Amino acid sequence: MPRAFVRRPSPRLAEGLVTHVERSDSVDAGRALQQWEAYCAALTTAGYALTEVPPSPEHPDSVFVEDALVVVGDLAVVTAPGAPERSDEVTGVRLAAHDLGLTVVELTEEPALAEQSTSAEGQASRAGQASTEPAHLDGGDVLKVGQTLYVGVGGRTTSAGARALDRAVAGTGRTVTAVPIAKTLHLKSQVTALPDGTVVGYAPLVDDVSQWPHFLEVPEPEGAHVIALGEQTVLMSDAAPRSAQLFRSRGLEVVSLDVSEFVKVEGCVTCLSVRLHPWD
Ligand SMILES: CN(C)C(=N)NCCC[C@H](N)C(=O)O
Repeated sequence: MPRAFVRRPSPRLAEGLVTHVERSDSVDAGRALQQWEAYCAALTTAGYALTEVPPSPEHPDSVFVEDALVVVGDLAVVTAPGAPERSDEVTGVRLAAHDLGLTVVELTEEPALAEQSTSAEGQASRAGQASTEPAHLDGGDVLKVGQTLYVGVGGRTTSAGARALDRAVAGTGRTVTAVPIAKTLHLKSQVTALPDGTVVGYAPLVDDVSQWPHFLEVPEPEGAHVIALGEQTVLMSDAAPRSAQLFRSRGLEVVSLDVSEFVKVEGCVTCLSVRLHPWD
């Protein structure tokens, strides 16, 4: 049975970080809670068992639990959030992953230069790396498509963070491909994937459309954010009806939800859960 981690929104959601959008003075925490409950109900209806991470009211952005954990099979990689205000969010998420019996691993910093290869080739490759760069990684920057983990680098996630994820998932059969991003907060703010692996995005907000082998342009910014709930179903915002119609025309069933309060602090449907699938 698929499972999802979720985390109840903080009453301080309105204080959440904003980077690429204007600060809104209309974030309604009560409405956010109702939207979150509807989101959880939609996951349950789709067959997901929910694991609720204990809330962290002192962290306005803690509802965006996706940023704290990347799960591959039964390996749970605790992230190193790029925003210092969010770094403590991982504590409760780490514990929840551990309590669920997942194999919990941390991101490690770059191996010291001295421990790396002393070959000329090794020295040449090291020259191009910022070895002192801290390893930061937000889960919102990790897009899984098949066996590839695309990692958006340039916003919250550093190149060292992408390499640290690569080391963490070594042995799982997954490979990490770093993609530069500048136009949005996270990679998954600009592109997500349909169940068949087609990458969807709103072209004006995608840094480089040509880098995606199978790309489908959607007509609305909110249409770029989907969660695959199974082979035939996606969950998305109800603010993108034309994109929903496009997905339906491809044979998909669409579950649409109001997530307006989360969008005001730069969130979307993907950020509100970490999904674990038996087939992953
Ligand atoms: C895919 N997305 C967008 C995410 N995974 N996270 C959104 C985090 C928003 C929060 N206010 C922040 O700035 O961190």
